[in-house]
Amino acid sequence: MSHIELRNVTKVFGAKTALKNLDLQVEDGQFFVLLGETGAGKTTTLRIVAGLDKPTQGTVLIDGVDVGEWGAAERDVALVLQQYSLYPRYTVRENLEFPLKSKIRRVEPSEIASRVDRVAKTLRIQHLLDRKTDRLSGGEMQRVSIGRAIVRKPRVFLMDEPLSALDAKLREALRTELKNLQMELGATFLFVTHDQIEAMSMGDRIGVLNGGRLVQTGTPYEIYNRPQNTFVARAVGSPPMNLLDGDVADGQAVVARSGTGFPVSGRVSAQVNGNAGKPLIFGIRPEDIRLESGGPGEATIHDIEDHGVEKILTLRAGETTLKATVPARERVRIEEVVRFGWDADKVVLFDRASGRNLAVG
Ligand SMILES: Nc1ncnc2c1ncn2[C@@H]1O[C@H](COP(=O)(O)OP(=O)(O)OP(=O)(O)O)[C@@H](O)[C@H]1O
Repeated sequence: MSHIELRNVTKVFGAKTALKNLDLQVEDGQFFVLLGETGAGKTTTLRIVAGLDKPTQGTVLIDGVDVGEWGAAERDVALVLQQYSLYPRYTVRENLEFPLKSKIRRVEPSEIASRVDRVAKTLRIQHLLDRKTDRLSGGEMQRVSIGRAIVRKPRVFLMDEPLSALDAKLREALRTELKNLQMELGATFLFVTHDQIEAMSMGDRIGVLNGGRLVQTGTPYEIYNRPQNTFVARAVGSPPMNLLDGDVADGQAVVARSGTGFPVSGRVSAQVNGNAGKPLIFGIRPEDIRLESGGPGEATIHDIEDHGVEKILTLRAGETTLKATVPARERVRIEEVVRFGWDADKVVLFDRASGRNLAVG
């Protein structure tokens, strides 16, 4: 299929810089997810790749060719949006046929029929082919929208939060379907979302966008386990990584400061060479904290969320709050004082001034 590359792309709208020096590569057959909060620049990126907007500066290449002067139709990309863009008075079949009936494409009627049938089968909407699209459920409509994109066999699929209008169950089902579909087609997907679970579960690679800048690109594993800075550490994980103020003491060891009211004095065997005296942030994921008598931390249980398979505890010590995900079998109660510990190699250290991960440099 296709390869997408953005080189040093900046987009300015009046006084607002929506994208700043964006470098991005989506490999052939890759499911690339751009993750960012509202206003981060996700839609702007897609519109620039689709040819609906021009970058203020920078280059867009598809299969190594600069497509800056190409219109949207010439780029041969399909854009699937959160809102379904279907023709309501037409049947599902007519909606699927429509992109193939344009004069430019000149697809033979027999070819149209076979492509529509194949797509309907893939998306399991054969039984809906003769139904008007205004009589479909949200999930069915979104399947048809995706079908309209697939039927054209575009070079690239651009997806702008296509699942976010659906209810949680359907979203989960379509997540799996969409990922399977992409693998089956061997298609190149650039998918944008603000939903970290979508990003982690679907992406071969994730790009984390913050205020128009790409802060980190990596596999879901890298983004989760080796966040380059505190922004990325907070962007994935539910609850997100705990970030506590800490300091370097005794050369290699780090002591989380008790000055914030958290009586933690655990040593961390991470490399802190050259960082003695530097204010740090001590990052630990909720699932890496365990309750243990004699552990270095002490806190009061402020809240318990029972998720069936596990419990999420809110721990408080002084002014510091910490989340811990513990097995459901842990018997705990609110207001109880507990001791806890963690594996030293699970701790991520950040420079407090810049927010950068010290291990990443
Ligand atoms: N046509 C425009 N004119 C002016 N400002 C714009 C325009 N389009 C986008 N912006 C601004 O650029 C920034 C990025 O917008 P964009 O729509 O790309 O964000 P997003 O990450 O897709 O957000 P959301 O998740 O809310 O859709 C925002 O601050 C937005 O207000």
